[in-house]
Amino acid sequence: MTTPCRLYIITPPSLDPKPFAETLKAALDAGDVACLQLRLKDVPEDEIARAADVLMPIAQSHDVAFILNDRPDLAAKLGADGVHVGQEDTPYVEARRLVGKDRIVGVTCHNSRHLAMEAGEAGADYVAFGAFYPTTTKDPKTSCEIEVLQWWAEVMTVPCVAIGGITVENAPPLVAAGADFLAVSNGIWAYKDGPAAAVRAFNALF
Ligand SMILES: Cc1ncc(COP(=O)(O)OP(=O)(O)O)c(N)n1
Ligand SMILES: Cc1ncsc1CCOP(=O)(O)O
Ligand SMILES: [Mg+2]
Repeated sequence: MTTPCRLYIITPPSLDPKPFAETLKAALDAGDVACLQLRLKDVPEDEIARAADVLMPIAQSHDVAFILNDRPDLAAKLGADGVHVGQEDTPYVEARRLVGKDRIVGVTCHNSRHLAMEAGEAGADYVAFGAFYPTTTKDPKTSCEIEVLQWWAEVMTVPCVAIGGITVENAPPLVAAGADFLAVSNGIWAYKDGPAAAVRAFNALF
């Protein structure tokens, strides 16, 4: 039996925690969300910690796993539910050592079946493929064909995340191909009817 695809929300690239908390609450109240990733690039650790202090309790009180981007050390220190690491970040084995066996560790695998098999065999909780569509949130290193998701879903049991430029409008082929999670930033925060409506619309697709 296949499990339905779920939403993995990534925070906007910059945010002011207090006002953003209200937007986040409304979004998480609107429907099922599996994970929230705090992704603040090139900001000091204390700013990440301040944002986590405000946003993590909101995620966790909605049963949404709070994932920190890039920083396994800080994920463990702050009590996050997990960490996401890329190929140029802390390697998986070291990230796992830092966060322990009970936290989630996800790994960017770009468009590479090989990287994904390596990460899955090493013990990653999920592998992330992308970018599937053009995005302004990041200059992605690779673009990924939807067939990779289909192949992964047929052959592997480790969950896969699709990322990159995903919107309510372009998501259906990714869902049909077997993505376990859709990781979405701009497609949530810039949705025409607002983030809560985006969460409802994504859930309606699943
Ligand atoms: C769920 C998810 N997938 C991929 C990424 C990208 O990680 P990375 O390649 O390390 O790039 P940055 O996000 O750190 O710029 C992600 N963050 N989350
Ligand atoms: C972090 C990341 N990694 C590959 S694409 C991307 C950006 C995701 O954000 P958006 O959903 O706005 O394209
Ligand atoms: Mg990274």
